Amino acid sequence: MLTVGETMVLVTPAVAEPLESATAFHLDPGGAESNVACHLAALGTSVAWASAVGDDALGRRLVRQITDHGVDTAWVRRDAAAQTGLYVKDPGNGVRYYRAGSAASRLEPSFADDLPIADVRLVHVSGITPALSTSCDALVDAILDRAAAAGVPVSFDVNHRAQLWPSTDAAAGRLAALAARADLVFVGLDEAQVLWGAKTPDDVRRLLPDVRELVVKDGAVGATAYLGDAEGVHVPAFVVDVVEVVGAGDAFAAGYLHAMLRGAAPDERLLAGHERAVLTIADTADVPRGIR
Ligand SMILES: O=C(O)C(=O)C[C@H](O)[C@H](O)CO
Repeated sequence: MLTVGETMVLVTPAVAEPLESATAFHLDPGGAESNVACHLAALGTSVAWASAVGDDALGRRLVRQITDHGVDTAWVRRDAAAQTGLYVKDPGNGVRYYRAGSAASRLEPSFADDLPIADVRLVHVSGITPALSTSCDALVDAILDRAAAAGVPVSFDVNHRAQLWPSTDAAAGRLAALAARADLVFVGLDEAQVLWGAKTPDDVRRLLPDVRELVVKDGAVGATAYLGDAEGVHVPAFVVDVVEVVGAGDAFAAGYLHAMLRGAAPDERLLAGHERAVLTIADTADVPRGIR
């Protein structure tokens, strides 16, 4: 498998307490697509993550950390003219990005030419990349074009990050267009509501009728998978104590994709997604440190 997208250095208070008063911090990699890759590698699926980082200590650190998770980082570009992006978690108060002009945001469509798209079973991208810059927006199209030409399926996680878009309307149109081009789409019911006014998983199915495989996640309620013309299959989420949920969607996607690539039935795919997501919910890091 191949995942493509920006990863930043993630600063997290060592215990889940407000940033303003925290005294100890972790520096971990944080990026939706590399999060998916780290979980996939932990599960035993062979996976590469492609992106760009600054030719700086933080960039080298995060690439090493992702490599240590078992992910192939051979397609990560070092950009000497830009910095590695940064993002900070403030438990209870959301996240803050320091990523404008980052190395990854300077990736161009030609980057797709260098990627081993024709050699993998699945390419995974997300709706964060088109929001980073016009060149990254074009890069997503180039990846989809190359995958289509090679007959390689694409999985797309909508991952609506409102802070990165000029308006909800701009995000809604672009993310729907990209979802329509993918073979497998992950979307949260909350984001589908904000973007497209969907109120139920079936509403989302009606909005994206041509997507071959659609997975609608509804947080602590559960997730529903629609395959082809079949009715939706729903599997409830596990009841767990929540420490911090950022990264849970990526963990879910990895569990689901790992099961799908092994030919598991839809309910088993969803169960595998939930099993993976709970690992992240119980931890402040995007990808729990030391998971294997
Ligand atoms: O929000 C982003 O752009 C990130 O990639 C940071 C986090 O890792 C991501 O949101 C988790 O899904």
